[in-house]
Amino acid sequence: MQNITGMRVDDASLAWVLLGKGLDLYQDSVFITGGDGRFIYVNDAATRALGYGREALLTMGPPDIDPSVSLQRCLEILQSPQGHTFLVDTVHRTQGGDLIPVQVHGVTLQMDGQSFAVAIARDMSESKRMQETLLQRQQYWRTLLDEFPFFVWLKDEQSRLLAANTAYARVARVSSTAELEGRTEFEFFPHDLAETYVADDKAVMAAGVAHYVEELYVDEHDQRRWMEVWKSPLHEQGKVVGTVGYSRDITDRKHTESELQKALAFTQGVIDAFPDLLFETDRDGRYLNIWTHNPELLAASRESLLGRTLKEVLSPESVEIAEIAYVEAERSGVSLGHVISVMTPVGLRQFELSMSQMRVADGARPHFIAVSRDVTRRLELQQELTSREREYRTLVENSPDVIARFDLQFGCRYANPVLLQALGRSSTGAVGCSPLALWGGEAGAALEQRFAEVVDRRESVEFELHWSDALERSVCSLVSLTPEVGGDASVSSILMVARDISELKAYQDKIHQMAFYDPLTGMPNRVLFNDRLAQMLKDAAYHRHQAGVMVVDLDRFKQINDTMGHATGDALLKEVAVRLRNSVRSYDTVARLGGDEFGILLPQIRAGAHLTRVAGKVLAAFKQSFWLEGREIFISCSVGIAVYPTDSMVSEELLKYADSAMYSAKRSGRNDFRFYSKDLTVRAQERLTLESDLRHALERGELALHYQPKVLLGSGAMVGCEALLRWAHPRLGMVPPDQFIPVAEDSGLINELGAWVLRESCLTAVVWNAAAALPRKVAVNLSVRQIQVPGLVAQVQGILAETHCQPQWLEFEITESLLLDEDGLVVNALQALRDMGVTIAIDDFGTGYSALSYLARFPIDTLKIDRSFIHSATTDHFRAELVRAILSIARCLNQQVVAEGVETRVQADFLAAEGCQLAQGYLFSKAVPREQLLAMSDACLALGDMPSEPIAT
Ligand SMILES: Nc1nc2c(ncn2[C@@H]2O[C@H](COP(=O)(O)O[C@H]3[C@@H](O)[C@H](n4cnc5c(=O)[nH]c(N)nc54)O[C@@H]3COP(=O)(O)O)[C@@H](O)[C@H]2O)c(=O)[nH]1
Repeated sequence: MQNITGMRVDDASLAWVLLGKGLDLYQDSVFITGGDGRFIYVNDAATRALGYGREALLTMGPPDIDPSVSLQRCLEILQSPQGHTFLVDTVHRTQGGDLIPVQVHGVTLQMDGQSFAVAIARDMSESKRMQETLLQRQQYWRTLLDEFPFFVWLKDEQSRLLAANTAYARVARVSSTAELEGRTEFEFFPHDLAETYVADDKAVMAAGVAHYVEELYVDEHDQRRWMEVWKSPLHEQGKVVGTVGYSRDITDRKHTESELQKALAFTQGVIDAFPDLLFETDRDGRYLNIWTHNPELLAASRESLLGRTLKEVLSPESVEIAEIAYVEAERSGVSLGHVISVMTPVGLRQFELSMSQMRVADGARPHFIAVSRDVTRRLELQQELTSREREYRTLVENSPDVIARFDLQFGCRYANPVLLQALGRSSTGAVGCSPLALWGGEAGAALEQRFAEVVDRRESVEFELHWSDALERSVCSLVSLTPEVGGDASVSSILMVARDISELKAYQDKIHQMAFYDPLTGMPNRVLFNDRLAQMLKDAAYHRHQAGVMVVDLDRFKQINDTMGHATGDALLKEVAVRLRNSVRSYDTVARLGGDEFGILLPQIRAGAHLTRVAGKVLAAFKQSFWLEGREIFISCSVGIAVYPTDSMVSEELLKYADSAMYSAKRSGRNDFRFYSKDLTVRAQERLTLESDLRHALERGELALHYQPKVLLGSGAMVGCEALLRWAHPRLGMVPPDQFIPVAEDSGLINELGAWVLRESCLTAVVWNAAAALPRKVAVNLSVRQIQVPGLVAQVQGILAETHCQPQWLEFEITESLLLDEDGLVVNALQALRDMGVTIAIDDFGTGYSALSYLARFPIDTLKIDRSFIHSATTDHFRAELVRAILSIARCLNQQVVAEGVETRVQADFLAAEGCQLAQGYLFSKAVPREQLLAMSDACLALGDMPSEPIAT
């Protein structure tokens, strides 16, 4: 038998005994299994562990104690070659049926053809228990860490993750914590954040102490959030081998902190900006805290107030009011609106007290926050406002104007007494009523429409309102509606102010009528005519129409006016206006431009020629006589026409052209119409030039007086002469007086010229009479315009005196029409001249509308029979009879007669035969210069030398 004990003993049995004893001391169970699969040896530890006696165990084999081993498997192991070792973790079943975890370490032996297996089974119960406990602990920790809301991790020196919890895995977006191991945070987080983390790790490891930081991280929703991080160095055997850290999300906290910070800053800001006094007191009124930026409003310094009570500081009245505030604040949490008086360093001030109760802590006595607002000024203003309000109310209620206020539903909120009275309402009777209800009808509807406009546009409006008051009187009011804007900038009401302008309106209408209408005829006047003319031209330009302008002037109206009086003249003008109006269409304008001049505007004419028909109608309107004051009057008119745009497109020009055309019609014999032609303008220009030249003619010495002798028909002796003006124009040559005297009359130059003529004539008369036996008269023509100017008599007196001319050497020739003056101006002037000794002759007698009665009334010395009578008296029986009649009248009135324009011997004979003493005409002499007159003054202009045929002029 092979020595299996390895001992140096000769006796194998002894060896086994020794070995057995030795193995009995062994703590682990030892089993030696024989080739048949049964134990041939077990030690004490095996019997203890399994609870079997040794004998019982030696009848058993491994399958009996190890449920995982079959006999076959056991035999297979036994058949293994010598030295085959095995290690197996299994369980052994004890006699009591318990299973004991064991680790079996064995070896096979082959000796003497026999197989053996030696197995040492170590009871692993304790080890297992410890391991399980450890595992369990580990599990606890794991669970704890995983459930931990913080991020927890371990990192090595290179900041590689050794371990981390689930929370960490979640933000790192890995499915298990195992995936984190060995990886760096660069793999899970943005680079900038990972860099910060690693830098922190290094700092912690270098410092060797724990570290707290606040860092950003990115959560699973990709949101950057704040975390607070604690990091500590990880030690192993006294060496720093990494870091351990945990962190938690503090975003919400940080947000809350920030909000809190903001809230605190806001609160501080509010307190800083708070203009009022802010107090914290207890229920006894003890000042616990005071905030203010206006310490001068405190009853005393802040420091001295703190700790004292209201009672110690304020007046008893104010304390009493404060006490009421405390009670209210206690009852309802807040008290508002009480006013207390406090004596401050800046005087007695009024404060509005607002108080709220503040719970400081459970069970503790409440504190109170009091806000004291200085309302001294406001109360003063309120008082001022109240008194102003009273003043305004007095004004409004006593205002002569209507003042009312309406709400946005147009209901009346207030109406002053004027309106109430006008509407016949009581103050309560108007409130709530709409304009329609108050004013009624069209006025009410118009007002409501305007109200709506005011509210919509938020703009004031002003308009005239016609309505009837409670007494049914027509009222015109100038209404002003103003939107009143409330605190929220929206329209809150409508203010109505209305002034009764009925009288003003009537006055305005009258003024308008006066300004634009002729008071006599009621027709538009020149102003309105011009306005309508301008409007007509605008319309015509827009519609590309032609339009006509007519000027109608009555022929010889002045004579009618003068002979029949102004009242008749006025009546005639009125009647003329009616006829003119009836001659044109309703939309044509007929206006009185002044005196006897009318204007007609004819819009929308198809052709200028159509105006011919209109002008014809106008002329035809005068065909029928006018019956005025029982007298039949015949009058015609002259019409001038200008056409837009043919003649001009300018209103002033058109009127001027129509006027020129009218004058052209007059010049052509009157009772006719003329269209404007460029020719007329040329003539008008010439006339203007003539007027301008005439102004300088006197000073340039271009004017001269010629004298035409008047002779005694019997002897041919020269007894007088007529001064006739001559103008030697430097360019035009001799301009006849017929052309320039009317210009001088129109321009007023006649007065200047007349004075010159008179002076010259007087000088001639003085020289002419110097050696004369009988007085020789120089006759001077006096135009209407000269007599109409006041001061003529004085002027004549002055010139007579100045030239030493005797009045009896001077005669004035006037035309018949002058005698028609009814004002007495002319007759007075003539009488004054006559009284002076100057004689008066009627020129061109027989051509005018002579009213013979005037001959007796006026101071007339001489009648000059117009040359037209003389010219045909010898051939026309009727004319001859007229001459005889004039001579007869003159004899009756003791007046001299001068025959004008005697050109033939036959005429002179006829006149002489009929008893005419004096004559003037080319038969005797043309008008000659003064020197010539003086030279021939003593000669008798012999009748025998006179030609029997008319002399060419
Ligand atoms: N207010 C003033 N009027 C004046 C003055 N000087 C002239 N006149 C008026 O101008 C009118 C034209 O005058 P005149 O061209 O000088 O013609 C006069 C005579 O030359 C002309 N005449 C005289 N005899 C004859 C004649 O036989 N045949 C004929 N064909 N003509 C003749 O008659 C004019 C004088 O007329 P009257 O004045 O009616 O006596 C003329 O009306 C003047 O009044 C002035 O200084 N102031």
